[in-house]
Amino acid sequence: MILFENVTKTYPRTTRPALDDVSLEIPRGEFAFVVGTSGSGKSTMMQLVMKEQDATRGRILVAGRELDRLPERKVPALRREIGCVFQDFRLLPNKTVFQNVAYALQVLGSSRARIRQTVPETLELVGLAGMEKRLPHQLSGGEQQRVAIARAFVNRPPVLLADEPTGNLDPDTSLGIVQLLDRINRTGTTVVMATHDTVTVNAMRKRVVRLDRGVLVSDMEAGDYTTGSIPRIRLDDEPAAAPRPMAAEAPDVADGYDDADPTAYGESDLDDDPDALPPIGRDADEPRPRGGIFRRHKAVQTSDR
Ligand SMILES: Nc1ncnc2c1ncn2[C@@H]1O[C@H](COP(=O)(O)OP(=O)(O)OP(=O)(O)O)[C@@H](O)[C@H]1O
Repeated sequence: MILFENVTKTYPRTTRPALDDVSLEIPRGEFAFVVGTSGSGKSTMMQLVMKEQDATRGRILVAGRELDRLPERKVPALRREIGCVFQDFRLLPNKTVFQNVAYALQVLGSSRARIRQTVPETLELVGLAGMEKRLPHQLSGGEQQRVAIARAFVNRPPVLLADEPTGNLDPDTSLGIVQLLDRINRTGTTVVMATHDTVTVNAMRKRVVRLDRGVLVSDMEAGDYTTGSIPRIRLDDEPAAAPRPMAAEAPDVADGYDDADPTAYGESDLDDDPDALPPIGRDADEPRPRGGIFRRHKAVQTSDR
């Protein structure tokens, strides 16, 4: 799903690479934390996956696309397959919860019926049923982040990137947000979360990739947020899991939101239509399919960084 091969990123007018010869595979359906101190390269890694930045050297594959060969006109299609969540929520302040989430489908050209079905379904998934008509300032930070997650997930992207999504939240709220990302992961979406949040990383026991000054210094399945020496692992050659269908193809559209009427897509004026998205898959309480993902890793050496 996401593959970095010897990726180096050096920003213009800097001497030290932000990412230095990083090789990493995040298989389809995995949940991975990317941890490291400020400036270690976490956001750079996310931006490379989104093709908001280009690698200086190395090869990056995302959802079957080789990014250094991806023409500019195909970047919007790549980004439709990647939901993004940020520390600062980035909600549209004058739009309701429903409208914020609906916009993500609107820019993809979804029908009103599809929006009417999928938005409430997604708001229910993130725990915001009944809050559709509120504005962002009428929500807590944790609720605002849930709206942002609903917006990122409403078109069921195969990949969800979360860059410090709990950075503005208290510990209990943070744990709820990460548990929500875990629930989304259990529907089959690959989740990558960059974070400083020791408590939530340690609570989740997921894969933990650690960067130190741009270098990938450790990679642990069911890991914790540690600053000491920890086992470093690499992937073996086991075949990848069966492919998961991509998000429905839609016409290329500009990134971000358009400036259409903010009152559009009130629930009353949406018609029934058979092209609704499929229902959300497995529930959080159901067991996670094994599929060999974690078996694809093995410890090979100990990092001394
Ligand atoms: N646009 C840019 N131009 C030049 N240098 C940059 C740019 N973006 C990031 N850097 C540098 O690259 C390095 C990695 O930054 P990055 O933002 O990826 O780290 P991070 O781990 O996400 O940090 P934080 O946790 O503080 O967000 C830092 O030294 C930073 O100063």
